[in-house]
Amino acid sequence: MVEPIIQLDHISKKYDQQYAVNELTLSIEKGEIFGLLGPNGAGKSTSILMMLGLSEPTSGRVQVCGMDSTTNPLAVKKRVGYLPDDLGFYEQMTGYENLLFTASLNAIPRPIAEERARDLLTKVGLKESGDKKAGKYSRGMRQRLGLADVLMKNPEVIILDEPTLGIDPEGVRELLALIKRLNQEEGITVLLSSHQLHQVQQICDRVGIFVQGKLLAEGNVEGLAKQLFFEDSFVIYAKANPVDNKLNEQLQDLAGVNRVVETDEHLEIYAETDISSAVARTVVEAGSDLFYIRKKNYGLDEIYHRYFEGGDEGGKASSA
Ligand SMILES: Nc1ncnc2c1ncn2[C@@H]1O[C@H](COP(=O)(O)OP(=O)(O)OP(=O)(O)O)[C@@H](O)[C@H]1O
Repeated sequence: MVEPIIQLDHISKKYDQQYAVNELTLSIEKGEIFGLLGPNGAGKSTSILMMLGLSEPTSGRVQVCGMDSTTNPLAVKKRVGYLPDDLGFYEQMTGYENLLFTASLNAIPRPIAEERARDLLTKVGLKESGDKKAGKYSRGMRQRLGLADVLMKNPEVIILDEPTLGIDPEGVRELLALIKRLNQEEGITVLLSSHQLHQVQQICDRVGIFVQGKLLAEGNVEGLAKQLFFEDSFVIYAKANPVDNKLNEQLQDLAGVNRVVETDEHLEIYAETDISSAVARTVVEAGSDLFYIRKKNYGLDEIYHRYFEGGDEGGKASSA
């Protein structure tokens, strides 16, 4: 089995009488991109601070790169790059100079630092702007400089708190592609927190849904959809003509079908398994024309909606 690179074992953080994080257990494996997903105040930042050893858990154990973050924060800091949501730079210094400054704080010898800084500026798409003052960078450029900054010390893990906040759609696309590339080419493990569903879905291997200090579910998008929509895991849209009661009944009788709904547009077949080929066969054998057949894919939006915003049955979050 692959060793987890981040291991949270029943960690809690209590402020006054309130739990910001409540019994969080989570393993993230080397090379994964994991998305911590949840609304404001869910406890994402608090969890991140505990992983970094910047905040002490009230109870539980945090290990990163095999080291205890609470008792050994400096060793963890050497191996983990952290990009907070409001990273500050020296505005009067250029992007390149800012990177060199970070290198000096990390005791990286000057010639190595110079080469790495230029190389990273190219990697994050700031080659042309590296000698511009950081104060003149756009929000998107600052985030890319932030990424270069956390990469200066060659970390094994990077933790990004809301990395795409305040960036325009094109900037978001570029930043996410960059994160994915770093993950694939350099094997860096990435943990990112976000409440931007589409973005998380685009690049994360797995996501954890976090609300009121608790991790309610984790898995890949497909797995989460299965957990949540188990009785209607598969929805098949089929446009057929003609559709009569007999065809409706035949479809309803297929094994695994829960119900068939006829809309103005098409037939919607709700099922426990993927029965698209059986649906196609049934339509054709009934003598009807089949114009299209397609499967609905649940997205994080729908998953999120079920958890946080009521959804069916008042949502899982409120009943958890
Ligand atoms: N230093 C603190 N003292 C008291 N309460 C705190 C402190 N830090 C966080 N909290 C509380 O803990 C809860 C979780 O906050 P946290 O910042 O971890 O959430 P988050 O998921 O990162 O939210 P956001 O997306 O808004 O950053 C909130 O209710 C917050 O008010």
